[in-house]
Amino acid sequence: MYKNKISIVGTGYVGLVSGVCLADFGNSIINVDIDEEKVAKLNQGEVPIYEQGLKELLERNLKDERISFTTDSQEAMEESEVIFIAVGTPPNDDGTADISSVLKVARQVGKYMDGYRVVVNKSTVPIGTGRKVAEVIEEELEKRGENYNFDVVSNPEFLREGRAVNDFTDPDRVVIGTESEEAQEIMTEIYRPLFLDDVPFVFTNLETAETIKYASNAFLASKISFINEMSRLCEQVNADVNEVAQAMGLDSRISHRFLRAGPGYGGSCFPKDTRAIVSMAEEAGIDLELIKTGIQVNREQKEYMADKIINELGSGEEGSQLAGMTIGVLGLSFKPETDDMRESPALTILPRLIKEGAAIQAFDPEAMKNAAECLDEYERDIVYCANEYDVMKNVDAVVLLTEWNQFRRLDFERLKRVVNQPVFFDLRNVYNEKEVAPRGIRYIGVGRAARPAEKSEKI
Ligand SMILES: NC(=O)c1ccc[n+]([C@@H]2O[C@H](COP(=O)([O-])OP(=O)(O)OC[C@H]3O[C@@H](n4cnc5c(N)ncnc54)[C@H](O)[C@@H]3O)[C@@H](O)[C@H]2O)c1
Ligand SMILES: O=c1ccn([C@@H]2O[C@H](COP(=O)(O)OP(=O)(O)O[C@H]3O[C@H](CO)[C@@H](O)[C@H](O)[C@H]3O)[C@@H](O)[C@H]2O)c(=O)[nH]1
Repeated sequence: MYKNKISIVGTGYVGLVSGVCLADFGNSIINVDIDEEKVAKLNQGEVPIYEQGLKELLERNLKDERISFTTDSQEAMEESEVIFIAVGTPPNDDGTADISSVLKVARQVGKYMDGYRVVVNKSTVPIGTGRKVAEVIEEELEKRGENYNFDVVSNPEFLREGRAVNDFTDPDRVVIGTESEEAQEIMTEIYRPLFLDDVPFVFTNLETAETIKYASNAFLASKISFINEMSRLCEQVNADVNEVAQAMGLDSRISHRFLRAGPGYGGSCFPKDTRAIVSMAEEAGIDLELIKTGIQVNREQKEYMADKIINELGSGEEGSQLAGMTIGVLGLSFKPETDDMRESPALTILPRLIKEGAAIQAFDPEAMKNAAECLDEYERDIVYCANEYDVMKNVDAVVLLTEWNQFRRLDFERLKRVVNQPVFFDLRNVYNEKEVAPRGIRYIGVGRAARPAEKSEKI
C-alpha cells in the first residue's frame, strides 16, 4: 500500500478539490500555494470558492489531519514522493496557454527533490508540456550535479465548477498518461477507491492524455455551439430547439447532455481551451476549422442575445435604442452554482444594453461581488439588488441570464405586479411561452417557435 505524502501545488478549483478529495480517499496531502492569505484561511477551514460540499469535506480532513496547507514548497516537496501540479494556465493574448507557473513548479521540483519523484500534471497544459516539465527538472538536477530518478504523469482533470466534489469523487473516467509502470501503480494506489469502484481508468502515454483533455473540452464546446446555431434556425422556421435537442438526444449516439441552447458558453475552461487547441494545432501545421467555427459561433451567440433584447425593446435609434429603460437581470455567473464570472455572457450582454442607454438592475445568488469587479467601468449603470423580485421593480423587461434553481420557479403574478412592462427574456429556456404568455407576459426564449402573429405586436 502506498504510504508517503502527496504534495498538490495550487489551491484553486482543481488543486483544492483534488487535495480535499484525495485526502478523503485516505491519502496524506500537503496543499501548497503562493497565496499566504488563502493558505491561512484554508488551514482554518475557510473555503475561498463557492463549491457544494467542499467545506464539510475540508473540515473533516483537516480535523483528521489528512490535509494541511502551506506556502513552503521546499518542505512539501522534500516530504512527498508524489507532486501534483495544479496551478493556473491562463491564456496569453494570442490564445496560447501560459505555462510559466507549471514550469516554475517543475523547476522547484528539480531544486528540492532528494530521491525518486512522480510529478503529476493536473493543470490543463498544451500537448508536449509533460516532456518540457521533464526537461526542466533534468536541467535543475544537472545544475545540482544530482541524478535522481523521476517520472512525469499527465492526469488531466474533468471536474465542472459547481459540481466539482461530485465530479471528482464520481468521475466518468480517470486518465493517466505515463510510460512508467511504477508511476502507473502509484497513481492507481492514490485513486484506489475509484479503481475499486470500477471507474474506467485510461492508461496511455503523456501526449495522448494531454490531447484527451483538450479534445474533450473542444468537443463539448462545439456541441453547445452546434445547438446554439440550430436555435437560430429554429427561430426562423417555427421550430422549438428544446424539442429538437430532446429528440436528437434520444439517439444514444448523440445524447441530450450539453445540448441546451442558451447565451453561449463561458467559464474558465471552454473559451480558453478551445483557443489553445487551435493555436497548438496551427503550430503543428493543422487547421482545426470545426473548432474555430465553434468559437466564432459562441462569440456571435453572446452578441446575438444582446441583439435579441435590443431589437425587441429598441426605439430603432442606433446608440440610444434603450434610452430611459431599465432592464432587470437574473443571474450573472457563467452558469449556476458558481460565483465565477470568467467569460460569462453577462460580460458581453450587459455592456451592450448599457451602451444603448439602458439602466440595469441585477441579482445573482453568489456572483455579485465578482460581477461588480468585472463590470466596474459600468458601476453607475448597474444596481445590484437583494433578490430576484427587487430586480423586477419598475423594469421594462426581465432577462433570465443564468438558470439558478431559485429562478426556475418564479412567481409570475408577482413579476407582473411590480414591472413597468411585462416582457420576459428567457435566455436559458427554463420556461416556455405556453406557461408564461397566458399570464399577460410577453415571453421570448432562445430558438423557440415564433409567436403567432396576433401576439407578436409590441406592448
Ligand atoms: N476550474 C476548473 O473547473 C478546471 C477544471 C479542469 C481543469 N482545470 C485546469 O486546471 C488548472 C488550474 O485551474 P484552477 O481553476 O484551479 O485555477 P485557479 O486560478 O483557480 O488556481 C490556481 C492556484 O494556483 C496558485 N499558484 C499559481 N502559481 C503558483 C506557484 N508557482 N506555486 C504555488 N501555487 C501557485 C494560485 O495562487 C491559485 O491559488 C488550469 O490549467 C485549468 O485549465 C480547471
Ligand atoms: O448544454 C449546455 C451545457 C453547458 N452550457 C454552458 O457551457 C459553459 C460551461 O459549462 P460546464 O461545462 O458545466 O462548466 P465548466 O465548469 O466550465 O466545466 C467544463 O470545463 C472544465 C474545465 O476544463 C472541465 O473540466 C469540465 O469537464 C467541462 O464541463 C457554461 O457557460 C454553461 O452555461 C450550455 O450553454 N449548454
